[in-house]
Amino acid sequence: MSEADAEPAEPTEPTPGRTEVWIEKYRPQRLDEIKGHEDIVPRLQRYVTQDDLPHLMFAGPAGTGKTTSATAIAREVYGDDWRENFLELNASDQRGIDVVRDRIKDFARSSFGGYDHRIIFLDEADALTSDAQSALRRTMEQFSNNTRFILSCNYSSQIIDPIQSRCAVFRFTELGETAIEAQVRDIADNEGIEVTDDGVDALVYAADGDMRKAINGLQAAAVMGEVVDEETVFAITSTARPEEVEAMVEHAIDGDFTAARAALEELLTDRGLAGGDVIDQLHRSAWTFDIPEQATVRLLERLGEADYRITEGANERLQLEALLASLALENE
Ligand SMILES: Nc1ncnc2c1ncn2[C@@H]1O[C@H](COP(=O)(O)OP(=O)(O)OP(=O)(O)O)[C@@H](O)[C@H]1O
Repeated sequence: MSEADAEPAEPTEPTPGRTEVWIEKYRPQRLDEIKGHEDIVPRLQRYVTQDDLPHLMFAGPAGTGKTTSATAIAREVYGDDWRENFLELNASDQRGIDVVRDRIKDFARSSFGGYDHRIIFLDEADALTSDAQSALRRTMEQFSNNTRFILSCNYSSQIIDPIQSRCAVFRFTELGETAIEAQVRDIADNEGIEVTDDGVDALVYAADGDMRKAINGLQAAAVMGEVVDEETVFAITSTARPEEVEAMVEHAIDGDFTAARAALEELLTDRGLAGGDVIDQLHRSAWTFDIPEQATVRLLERLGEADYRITEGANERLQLEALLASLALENE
């Protein structure tokens, strides 16, 4: 293999404008098109059919369908008029909560199409300070006769109780393998792309419950060649194969620090993973490694420490090497 061949593939983001971005092209338009969330979707459908929408809060990780569910509700309630009756705002708007509140007020005061309520979707509501949330709560009350709020956040615990108690809270979990596989296969069929079974598995693994990641991975991999297989997916998504991560840990546990360090080097340099990605993958796969339970427990303990230190700004490579070193030392 020439040196140029050994270069890791640059992750390619689909370019909006040139080709349609598949996460938008295939965003479900109706609630019944949403994959997974079998516990949530029927309850949302009931609100729509009974024409009785409360304020809602969608809490959960990125790319799991919170925004999609909100827009699907709006499409079902307002049909073709949905855009005029649905205001999407980002709570972390750099210009501050006052701008957000002014936009809410303007929208709530106007009316379109004679509907009883209009929907305000507030993304990243957990980015608001407690004071800003208190102000938001008052705004919600002020306009509750003609607006319904859908708040989206990663962690509902970051939202003050008076807002939570005014909302029906829905917890969106990471999407399961079946949901992601189904969507990936649907899109591939529709685009006429051949995806191997190991390619689908790799997309599911790399996505880690995030449908946006899976679809972007598929689109980026499809640009690379005729067939989307495991190799392309791992390269394009900067994801290590689970076996590679496991081998690194096994070297350390066997006391072969040099081999473990070389494996880490390969992940960081050749595969292009960030230190945080290595930690995430180790954490995700630790229980599937074929190593003694005691070793898994120690690994998890050290991962927690390394993760904390990296979050606090410590050097990623040093923390990962220290983690491997401490596992290797146990063997002495
Ligand atoms: N459950 C799902 N079924 C089908 N497609 C989905 C689902 N969840 C997400 N998607 C796809 O992923 C894209 C991103 O999802 P969405 O915008 O709803 O994520 P989100 O949960 O609001 O994330 P964030 O917290 O980052 O805003 C959608 O455009 C859609 O194509």
